[in-house]
Amino acid sequence: MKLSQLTEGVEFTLVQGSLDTEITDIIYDSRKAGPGLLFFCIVGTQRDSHDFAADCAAKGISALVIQHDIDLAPLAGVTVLKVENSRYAMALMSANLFGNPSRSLTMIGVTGTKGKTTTTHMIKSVLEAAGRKVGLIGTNGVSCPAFHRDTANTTPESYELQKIFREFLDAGCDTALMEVSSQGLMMDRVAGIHYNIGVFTNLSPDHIGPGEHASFEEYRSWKGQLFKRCDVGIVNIDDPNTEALLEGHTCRLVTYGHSEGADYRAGDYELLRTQDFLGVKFPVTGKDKMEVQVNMPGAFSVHNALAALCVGKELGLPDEAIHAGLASCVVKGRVELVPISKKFTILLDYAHNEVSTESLLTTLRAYKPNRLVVVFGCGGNRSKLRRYGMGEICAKMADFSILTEDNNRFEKIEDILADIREGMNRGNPDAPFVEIPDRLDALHYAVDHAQPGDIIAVIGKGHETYRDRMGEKTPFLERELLEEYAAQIGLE
Ligand SMILES: CC(=O)N[C@H]1[C@@H](OP(=O)(O)OP(=O)(O)OC[C@H]2O[C@@H](n3ccc(=O)[nH]c3=O)[C@H](O)[C@@H]2O)O[C@H](CO)[C@@H](O)[C@@H]1O[C@H](C)C(=O)N[C@@H](C)C(=O)N[C@H](CCC(=O)O)C(=O)O
Ligand SMILES: Nc1ncnc2c1ncn2[C@@H]1O[C@H](COP(=O)(O)OP(=O)(O)OP(=O)(O)O)[C@@H](O)[C@H]1O
Repeated sequence: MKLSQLTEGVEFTLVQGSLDTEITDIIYDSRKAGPGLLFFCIVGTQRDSHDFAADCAAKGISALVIQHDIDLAPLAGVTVLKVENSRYAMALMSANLFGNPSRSLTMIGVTGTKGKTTTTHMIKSVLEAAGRKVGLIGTNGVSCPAFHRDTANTTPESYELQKIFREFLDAGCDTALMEVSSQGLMMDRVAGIHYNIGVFTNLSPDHIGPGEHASFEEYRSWKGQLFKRCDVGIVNIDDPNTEALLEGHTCRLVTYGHSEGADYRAGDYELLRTQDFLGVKFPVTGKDKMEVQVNMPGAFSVHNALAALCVGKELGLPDEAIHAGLASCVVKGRVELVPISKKFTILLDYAHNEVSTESLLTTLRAYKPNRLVVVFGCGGNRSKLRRYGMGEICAKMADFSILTEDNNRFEKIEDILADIREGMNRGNPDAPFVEIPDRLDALHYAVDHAQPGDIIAVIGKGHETYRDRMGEKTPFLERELLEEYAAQIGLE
């Protein structure tokens, strides 16, 4: 494709070279440089890849996009364009490269601090029950009827995203359903995409720190950007931040929640528990009257299910599909039961911060277990606030805690555990707990010491398939490890 076609709709200055330059692909990592390619120089959080421009030229790159001036002397024969923001330009030019695939798909974006993954899976389940072909992008990877693969980011870089949309279309999908993170919005990964439907789950402090967001207000305002890029905004009316987040929105709003005035309003929910099953049932009033059953537990499942129900309604799907989708949705690592014993319930959940831990433990407590036991750790090289917060919540809310590793990355486990202990001390200095640094030993301990009627929540890793120690990721599939251990000890 000629550079002139790639730049359609993009504001730029031609610094040198020609727009007739033929481009075969776009890259944003200089290590992949070669002839025929267009490299985007990006000012990142760690590196400024304008520093690699000369290296790319030496490897025969055909064109470069820059956002600030650089030394042109080593760039003879390379076409150079200057834009105001490389990441923004990369999003638009990637869309052009792949033929603007999002314009041919029903686009649904879900944002919020918690519930994005679960809600997207519920929406997918509803849409598929209605016969729609859905491509899904989020923390659990990219999937569609033709393939599944992992992603580095919840919301991938714009180039990857546009490529995925093209793959979805080629695989016969009619809908792209995706988690839209605040970083995805802030870093222009989703620039140029217009959504038919945007969904807001909830908001609480998270992702605030170096390289992420400067403040809660900034975080909130980025999430709110989705509602300036969609036709219909489906929003949680119960969240105290909804009004501020929607400031300047341009979409039509549909509200859901427990509050009076919600377009789709949930009444009191009933907890459902059988062996290997935790769920909820609740009535819906407002724009419609329905009785809904969801095969995921607790208060937050009511909100997530309501959001999925609203999407189904907005797309005009039949009620049968909404019922069937919500009753059969399973999300890997999100309140995922591992049925290894008739005596107790053990489940995996991705809760890895204070808010989701509190929300999960509140939910599980409502099922009145004999004891509520939690197995958890916290990631290394990530916000320390999570350690204090999770420690505090578990000390206050669990009957017993088993402290262990999460992804240590480059930090010492003893240091992470010490921070968690400090948090536990703040929450309840008398809270009973043990420390078992090796997570596999911790899982075995939890099973060995389980009492009849216990609910054991193994949290933090959810769907992850590895543990990261010193940057080395080794396989760690909690579901399989628990099943293997149960078989090994002949658990009934
Ligand atoms: C802080 C952050 O968001 N960083 C993201 C960002 O990287 P960056 O800007 O820091 O990149 P950098 O290391 O400074 O490098 C700048 C540029 O130099 C290039 N480079 C670098 C080295 C080299 O030799 N040659 C070269 O060309 C890099 O390819 C890059 O284009 O752009 C990268 C490419 O898109 C992302 O993968 C990366 O996500 C990192 C891994 C990350 O952890 N991000 C988190 C904070 C995040 O985005 N999370 C959200 C959601 C979480 C949730 O709520 O679920 C997400 O959407 O994943
Ligand atoms: N609506 C909700 N409100 C609060 N907590 C929730 C909600 N939905 C799910 N959770 C809890 O938060 C955890 C994370 O949920 P989920 O993965 O769906 O959210 P997410 O927004 O994708 O999170 P993350 O950004 O951390 O990947 C769940 O395992 C559950 O414990």
